[in-house]
Amino acid sequence: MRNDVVVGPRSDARRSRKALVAAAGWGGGVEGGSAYLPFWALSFGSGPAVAAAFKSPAPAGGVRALLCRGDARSVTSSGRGTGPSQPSLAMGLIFAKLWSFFCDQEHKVIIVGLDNAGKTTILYQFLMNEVVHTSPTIGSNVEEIVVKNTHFLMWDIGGQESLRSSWNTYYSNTEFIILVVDSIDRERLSITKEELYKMLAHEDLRKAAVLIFANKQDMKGCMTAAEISKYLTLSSIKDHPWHIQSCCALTGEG
Ligand SMILES: Nc1nc2c(ncn2[C@@H]2O[C@H](COP(=O)(O)OP(=O)(O)OP(=O)(O)O)[C@@H](O)[C@H]2O)c(=O)[nH]1
Ligand SMILES: [Mg+2]
Repeated sequence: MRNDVVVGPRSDARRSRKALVAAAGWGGGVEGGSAYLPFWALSFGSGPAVAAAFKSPAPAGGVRALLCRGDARSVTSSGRGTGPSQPSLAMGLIFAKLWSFFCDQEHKVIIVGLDNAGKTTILYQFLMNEVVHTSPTIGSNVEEIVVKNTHFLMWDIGGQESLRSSWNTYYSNTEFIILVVDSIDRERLSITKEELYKMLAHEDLRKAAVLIFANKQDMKGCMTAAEISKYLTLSSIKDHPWHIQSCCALTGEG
């Protein structure tokens, strides 16, 4: 276990680092499968852009995305002032526009769950393949992940009771909800359930897909993903794509 990064507490949301990471380092997977399968792209069928972004995760993806942005801008500026009568330049401009459009896509992800569930640990495991020392998140952490040309803005929101009433301030434009469950915390699963259904009923999240992480699978006596799924009555959720995945944030498994 590497413990050289310390995270939180943070008093406010801020973009602390522009991380370029490979999804291959930490993605959910098809259970029993050996290939890393990017969690939301495959689980939710959330559209070709997202699916394509995750299909062949590679470290170069994020870097390429940034290069791609730079290219788009330079093509655009070199065409400026030349007028549309030159077909090759006009085509260049159109191409640049399309290029930058696809490069600039950003998808908002919120990571929610009760305090101590492992949200911050998961976020940084995903970003850096590392286990970080955490303390309870006050407010939120936000990180950007770029995979190929697709940007994911990941909001890790503090889960303490006093903070839960403000979760809804993060909901607008959210496309993906990651709900992290502490699989050993049987006593509070009912609270998680309550929070889940409250979220799903929220207008701003009506189109959001949900990924549930049954975290802390390394703990003896933990609930399985199937148990959690049953308790949360996930099969009754018809109006949101959802997927449950068991994982262990400490090892990055799952
Ligand atoms: N055994 C075990 N411990 C974990 C795992 N994931 C996280 N933890 C530990 O659980 C504790 C809480 O983790 P955090 O990531 O800070 O939890 P959080 O959900 O962000 O909590 P809040 O910020 O208070 O909402 C830390 O001590 C982590 O090291 C896991 O998979 N297994
Ligand atoms: Mg946290």
